[in-house]
Amino acid sequence: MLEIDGLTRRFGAKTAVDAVSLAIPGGQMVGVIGRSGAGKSTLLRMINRLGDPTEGRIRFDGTDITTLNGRALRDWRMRCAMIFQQFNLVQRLDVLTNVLVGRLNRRPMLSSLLRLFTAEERAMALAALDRFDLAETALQRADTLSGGQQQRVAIARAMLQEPRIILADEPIASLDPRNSRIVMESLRAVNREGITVLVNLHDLATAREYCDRIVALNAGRLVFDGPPEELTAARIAEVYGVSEAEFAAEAAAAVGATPRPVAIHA
Ligand SMILES: Nc1ncnc2c1ncn2[C@@H]1O[C@H](COP(=O)(O)OP(=O)(O)OP(=O)(O)O)[C@@H](O)[C@H]1O
Repeated sequence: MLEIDGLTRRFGAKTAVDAVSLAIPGGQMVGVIGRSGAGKSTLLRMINRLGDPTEGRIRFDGTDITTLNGRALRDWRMRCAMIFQQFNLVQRLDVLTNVLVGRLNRRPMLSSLLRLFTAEERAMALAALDRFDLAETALQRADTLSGGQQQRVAIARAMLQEPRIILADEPIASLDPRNSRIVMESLRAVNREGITVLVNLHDLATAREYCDRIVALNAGRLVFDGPPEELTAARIAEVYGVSEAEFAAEAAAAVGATPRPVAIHA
């Protein structure tokens, strides 16, 4: 269980995340939506401790995440894998090595530095690639892969961390619809193994289709938290003051994506 309690992050006078509280049971797939600047990335980054809260607490299975440091913080970051819009692979390294990077924090310092991996780790990495239909790309440089393939490599790398949670920040914003579907299906598949997934999405239709629960932020505040079917067009208009089509167009523009046609849910 991930418990977020009164979480607040200020940047100067700006409150990016404003007293957000959420309890996320293990194994849930949660979509986080909101307009540009709503605080979605800031929220995800605090869970991974890439940013520290100004106020509030994050607990995971009872452990206070907000006060971790040193080895315990590194362990938490292993358990809480991140996926980014731009994939964040090491472009000049081969795909297999990129996936093995997911093991680095688990290795003694010297073998990490030398990138010495065991046969077992290599087998794990190959199995992860195979699972996402990428085994034949293992020895190619990462920069020879399409965006959709690179994002699946990033998911395979995350899986090598043996995470309890995957935090995905706009994972499909740079992908075409076909690759978006493949990547969301991959995230859903790992979620079904019991890994909690929190995914920031600009596209409401995708959030509705793949997530068990949708959390909506507006100006840092939690304005909706419920099952997808309750986030109707009327509810969007109520919490954001714009139509769903306007919300979709604006959110897509913010991440440089093409808006998907809006299916109307009255
Ligand atoms: N390091 C920072 N310094 C100053 N302000 C920041 C910083 N990071 C975020 N902000 C501000 O906090 C607010 C929330 O930003 P955040 O990136 O979390 O929003 P978001 O919902 O992810 O939107 P987007 O999809 O546009 O990134 C914005 O007003 C942003 O300008």
